[in-house]
Amino acid sequence: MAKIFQVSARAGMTRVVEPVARGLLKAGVTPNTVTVAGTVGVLVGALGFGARGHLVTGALIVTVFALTDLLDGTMARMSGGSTRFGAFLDSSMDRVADSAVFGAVAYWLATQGDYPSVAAALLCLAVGGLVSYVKARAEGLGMTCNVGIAERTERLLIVGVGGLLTGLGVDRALPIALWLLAAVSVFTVGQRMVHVHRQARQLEPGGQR
Ligand SMILES: CCCCCCCC/C=C\CCCCCCCC(=O)OC[C@H](COP(=O)(O)OP(=O)(O)OC[C@H]1O[C@@H](n2ccc(N)nc2=O)[C@H](O)[C@@H]1O)OC(=O)CCCCCCC/C=C\CCCCCCCC
Ligand SMILES: O=P([O-])([O-])O[C@@H]1[C@@H](O)[C@H](O)[C@@H](O)[C@H](O)[C@@H]1O
Ligand SMILES: [Mg+2]
Ligand SMILES: [Mg+2]
Repeated sequence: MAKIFQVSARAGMTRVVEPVARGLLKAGVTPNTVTVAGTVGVLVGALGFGARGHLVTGALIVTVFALTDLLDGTMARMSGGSTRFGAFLDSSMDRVADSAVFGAVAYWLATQGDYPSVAAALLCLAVGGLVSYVKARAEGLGMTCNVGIAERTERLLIVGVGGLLTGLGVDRALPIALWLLAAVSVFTVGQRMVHVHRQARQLEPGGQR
């Protein structure tokens, strides 16, 4: 379900992203520059606006710059220049951006005295990082881990919708979104563990351990 959403959303975005990618390449901009600039933009939106309680502006800025995560890979593929360092930089910068988003949300909730929701935001930060780590570790060991109901796009959408609604006056939307996200993130870690366990058993000499 999450995969179907991502694949169709990506296909829809392609029409917008490809002409922008072509223009940037023509202007001599590299995919790595876009990766870093997109992360700086997310930091500004999250820390400069979201953390200070400007949730709607923060969410909009974060959305625009988070979407450059589609642009960098598209540029790399178009120019035939996908690189190992680019892939490493892309994933590493995603962790920086995610930390800024959830750190900003936790900070703002702390300024409001809503400590249970601060705990939820910190849980999302920690478990979201674990979701990505499990995949990166599995891939580093030569396996695949392309599964789970709450991959990065879904995680950002859930916190984004919660932040946007709370910014528009629906007070409990962000806390509810955070607890929901913490739950689906834990579930995703479980899905990935099971998936990797199955593959690892097949790969061990003699199989089935
Ligand atoms: C405003 C509040 C939100 C409410 C409404 C939300 C509206 C949002 C509008 C549209 C959302 C549409 C969703 C988009 C779906 C995209 C689906 C998808 O496929 O996503 C995957 C992408 C890309 O991931 P990845 O980086 O893995 O792929 P790449 O194509 O880049 O390929 C990687 C390979 O490319 C090579 N490479 C890469 C870089 C490089 N420099 N060199 C290279 O060689 C290399 O081979 C790599 O391996 O993921 C995304 O696009 C992320 C999507 C983020 C979705 C944003 C939605 C955000 C919503 C809200 C966030 C707000 C939070 C604010 C919180 C409150 C305030 C603090
Ligand atoms: O693992 P996850 O966070 O759900 O999803 C994401 C991967 O699908 C993506 O390829 C990578 O660039 C991101 O950094 C992130 O790891
Ligand atoms: Mg990317
Ligand atoms: Mg990425």
